[in-house]
Amino acid sequence: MSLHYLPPLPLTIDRRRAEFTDRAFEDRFARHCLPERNAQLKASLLFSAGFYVLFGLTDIATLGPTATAWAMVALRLLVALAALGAWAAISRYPDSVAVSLRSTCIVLGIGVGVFPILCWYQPEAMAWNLMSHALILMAIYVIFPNRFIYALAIGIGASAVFGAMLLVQGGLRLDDLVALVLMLILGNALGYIAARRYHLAQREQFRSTMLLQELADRDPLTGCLNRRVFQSGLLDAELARTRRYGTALSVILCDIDHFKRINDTHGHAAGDQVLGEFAGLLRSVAREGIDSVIRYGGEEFLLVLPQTELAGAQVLAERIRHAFADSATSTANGSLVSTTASFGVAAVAANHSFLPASFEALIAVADEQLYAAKRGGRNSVRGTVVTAHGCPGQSRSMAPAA
Ligand SMILES: Nc1nc2c(ncn2[C@@H]2O[C@H](COP(=O)(O)OP(=O)(O)OP(=O)(O)O)[C@@H](O)[C@H]2O)c(=O)[nH]1
Repeated sequence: MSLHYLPPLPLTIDRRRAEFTDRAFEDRFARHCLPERNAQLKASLLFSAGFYVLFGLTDIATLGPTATAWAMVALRLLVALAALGAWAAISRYPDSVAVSLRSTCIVLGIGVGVFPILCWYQPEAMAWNLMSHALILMAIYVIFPNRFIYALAIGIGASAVFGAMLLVQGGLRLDDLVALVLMLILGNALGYIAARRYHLAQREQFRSTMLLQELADRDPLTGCLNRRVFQSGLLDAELARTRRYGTALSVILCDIDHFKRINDTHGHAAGDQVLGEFAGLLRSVAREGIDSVIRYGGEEFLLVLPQTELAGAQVLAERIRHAFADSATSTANGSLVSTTASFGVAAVAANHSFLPASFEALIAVADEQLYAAKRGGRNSVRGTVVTAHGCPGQSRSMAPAA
């Protein structure tokens, strides 16, 4: 067993891509930011749609009701419709990061594709077009929330298409051409700096928040969740899920036997080591992202096992009991410490007709089972299904190990 109790958070940021190096952690960050991101995006989309329609009116006003003017209006309406479509998609799937990102990229793609065509029809307005392109770059890099690398690709792509259009159109003097290239490079460079800084700052802030949360929620000695989890409402939410879907739920309350003796005989530091080893064992059997391991008291731990029936929880408790009884901790002072643990299991059956009123009530049942295991000689597992008639319901017990 390892003494590595606290799995480190994957906090490294790839500064070139301005994203967390770990894909799963980046996804977690993206999900965390999604509500705010979508609110910003929806505002940007509505603004863009309105803006494009308004400019369509100015096309008619300046060019008159010509075929060219109507063609330009049609193109602007296409962008506005794309923006409204994206707005509808985000409203319909507010929990999807993929929909949010794709919508951003599609609308920006259509917008920067249409823009050079509009400019093509107005060669005399080159200075205005260049200014509009600078504003579009600002929208791509800063206003529309996006992945940094996507914003970069769209920004550079938009400038390349715009520059190519002006070259094909011709009529540029050499000094115009130099100024144009410099402006396009400058626009993208400033956008790059601003967007990268923003993306990095957002992630650094998230990293600090996660680190603080980790420090607040985890017991530093064992790396398990601490009792703050009871205030977070997470466990009651688990119970509510069990109620809603009629699934099973089990908890195992475990306590190291005669732990005081270990402290008294081998010292407090050795006791700490045994605690760490036991916690490591519990965490190693827990299903990642499903089960929770909580340090409930001094040498008492709680395992929360969603979608697990009594039989499964008891088998797991037995497995832990055996593994712990068979292991020994080699302490810093050179001695080998070996001990056992007792387990109390309380379970809510699938399609249950009764649920305890609160998570604490479920733990109270497990506590009674643990007490029974201690009274019965320790190093054993006792369990019951929670029933309306209280505890013990269909009590089942396993004999203490010889
Ligand atoms: N080393 C260490 N000891 C702790 C820690 N927290 C609590 N303890 C000790 O754990 C011991 C618990 O003792 P008891 O409650 O009497 O339980 P026990 O000796 O395990 O006896 P049973 O549970 O009845 O088998 C106490 O001596 C506490 O001081 C800790 O973080 N580190």
